[in-house]
Amino acid sequence: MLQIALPNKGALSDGAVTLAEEAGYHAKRRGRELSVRDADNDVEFIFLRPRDIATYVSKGIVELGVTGLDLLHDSGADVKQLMPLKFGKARFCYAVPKEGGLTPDTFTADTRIATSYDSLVRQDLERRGIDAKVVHLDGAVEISIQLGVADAIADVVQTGRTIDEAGLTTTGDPILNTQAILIAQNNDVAALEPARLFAERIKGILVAREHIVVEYDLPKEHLAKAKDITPGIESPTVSPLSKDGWVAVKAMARQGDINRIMDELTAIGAKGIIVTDIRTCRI
Ligand SMILES: Nc1ncnc2c1ncn2[C@@H]1O[C@H](COP(=O)(O)OP(=O)(O)OP(=O)(O)O)[C@@H](O)[C@H]1O
Ligand SMILES: O=P(O)(O)OC[C@H]1O[C@H](OP(=O)(O)OP(=O)(O)O)[C@H](O)[C@@H]1O
Ligand SMILES: [Mg+2]
Repeated sequence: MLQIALPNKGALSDGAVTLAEEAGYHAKRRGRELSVRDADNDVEFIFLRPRDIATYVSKGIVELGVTGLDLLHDSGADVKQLMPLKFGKARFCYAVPKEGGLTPDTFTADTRIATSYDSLVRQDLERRGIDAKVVHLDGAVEISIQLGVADAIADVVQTGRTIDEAGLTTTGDPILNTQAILIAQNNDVAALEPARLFAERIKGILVAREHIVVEYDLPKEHLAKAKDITPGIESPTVSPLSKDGWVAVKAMARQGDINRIMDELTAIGAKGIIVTDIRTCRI
């Protein structure tokens, strides 16, 4: 039975379960179960600390896993990154007191940087050629400066509310733009039929989330312009209408483009424009 590790708690937990459920798997826990079996799909979901998932996958103890890109880099585990999952997006940044003007360029060997991601930060400092001190903390990193144990922090910033409340601001470029990611031990494992199928179904959900279907009626003479506005994936479906000189057009488009597309279609005389969500798809 294919074993897939999902985060048991934290920022990535709900998103991972929702994605698996939308892809047709039974992954929802009723309580605090350590694993959930989906006998219909011959898959078992194992709920692990997100920080440990890359290690389990790299050792082949579980075939696939969902973790954060930042946690993966921090773990140093050697795994195959199958696909970014487009949730759990955040920046991993240095932050410093708002007053003080400290930047990564002014970090010195005496600068103390508090973080839960020691290895990720050490790698970044090495890249920058800075020999600063890394202070390991398990969490609540933002308060460490006020408490006198650090001069700067490196942590996950999403809305920025936590650092703002702590009187901090980000400094320098983000160390990493992170998001949830699907990983496998290596290509051989990723190619196993149940693993390949899981990845393909997840991909279908991710593509569906980012696309819509747009349908409209159009005077035939404007079809060339319409194809430029809604090129679809291969090309749009064009069907005859019973009204002479008119066609019906149907195409997939990116979710974020839809208002611009409707404006442009209206401008070339399209009528009855309908936009629908896609539940899942293969393209
Ligand atoms: N707003 C957020 N806060 C924290 N982590 C986030 C956020 N958004 C996304 N993430 C991602 O979630 C993962 C961290 O998950 P989680 O918070 O469960 O771990 P943790 O902080 O190490 O554990 P704990 O909950 O015990 O503090 C990282 O990949 C991180 O980038
Ligand atoms: O930019 P924001 O939207 O405010 O989110 C980022 C904050 O959320 C996380 O903390 P978490 O709740 O996981 O607590 P922790 O520090 O104990 O990990 C993270 O470590 C930051 O502190
Ligand atoms: Mg946390």
